[in-house]
Amino acid sequence: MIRVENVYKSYKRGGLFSLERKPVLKGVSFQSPAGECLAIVGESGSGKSTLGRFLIGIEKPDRGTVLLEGFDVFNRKTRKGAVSAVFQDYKSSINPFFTVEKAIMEPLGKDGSRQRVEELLREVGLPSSYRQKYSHELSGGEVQRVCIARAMASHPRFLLLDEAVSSLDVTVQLQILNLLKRLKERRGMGYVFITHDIQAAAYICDRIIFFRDGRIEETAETGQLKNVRSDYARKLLGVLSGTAEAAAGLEQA
Ligand SMILES: Nc1ncnc2c1ncn2[C@@H]1O[C@H](COP(=O)(O)OP(=O)(O)OP(=O)(O)O)[C@@H](O)[C@H]1O
Repeated sequence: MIRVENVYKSYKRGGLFSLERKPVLKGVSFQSPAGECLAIVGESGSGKSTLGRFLIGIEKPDRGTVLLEGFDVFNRKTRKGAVSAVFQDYKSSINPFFTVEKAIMEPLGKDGSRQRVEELLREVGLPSSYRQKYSHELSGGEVQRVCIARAMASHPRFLLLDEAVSSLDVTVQLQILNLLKRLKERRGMGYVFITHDIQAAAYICDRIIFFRDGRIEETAETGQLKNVRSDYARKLLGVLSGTAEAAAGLEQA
């Protein structure tokens, strides 16, 4: 269970001597039970990635807390091995001088073994011969699979996916979304899936948070998307799916 309680954040705006601050998160609270796939969808600049960094404890909010199983995720002991993340910029998230094997073993430390790497590669649909390859020898979709394998290596209880499929082409996106769906079913692991792509969110997630200007505008179960009330959620659904009928059809995806 991940619980976000009344989180606020502002960043300094303007030059070196400016005292002006821009509020980015304005009192965000929600919880996600273990094993849930929760999407955070919203316009660019609405604060999704900032919230994501708090969820994995790499940055601290000005106010409020993020708790994983009741413990503060900003505490290194809480998050060690328990939280993992995959980001959009997959090309730079693997050290170019590392083989696939070394990249996957990195978070495992002494517990890493060739057998474990092979198991993880199999789970993400890559042949074991890929162990010896370097990231520049792989396609974008393959590198993202390696990133997912690495993120899962420590058996995390919680995985953050921040625009993790956005820069892949549509067919590869679908393959990765199907992989995430399978892994969720097999491992019962929870995700937070940050995206501006409502179709992708509806395809793999149980619930969607519509995020706007540092606040939660509305939350909806994926099966209830046609009943969203706010204009903002309707706009996001409408803009991306074209017609109201298509928006309603998303729930069957
Ligand atoms: N470390 C930082 N220092 C200063 N400003 C920041 C910092 N991180 C984020 N911001 C600002 O906070 C706002 C929200 O950014 P954030 O990346 O969280 O939004 P987002 O919803 O993820 O956007 P996108 O979909 O474009 O990635 C932006 O105006 C951004 O410039």
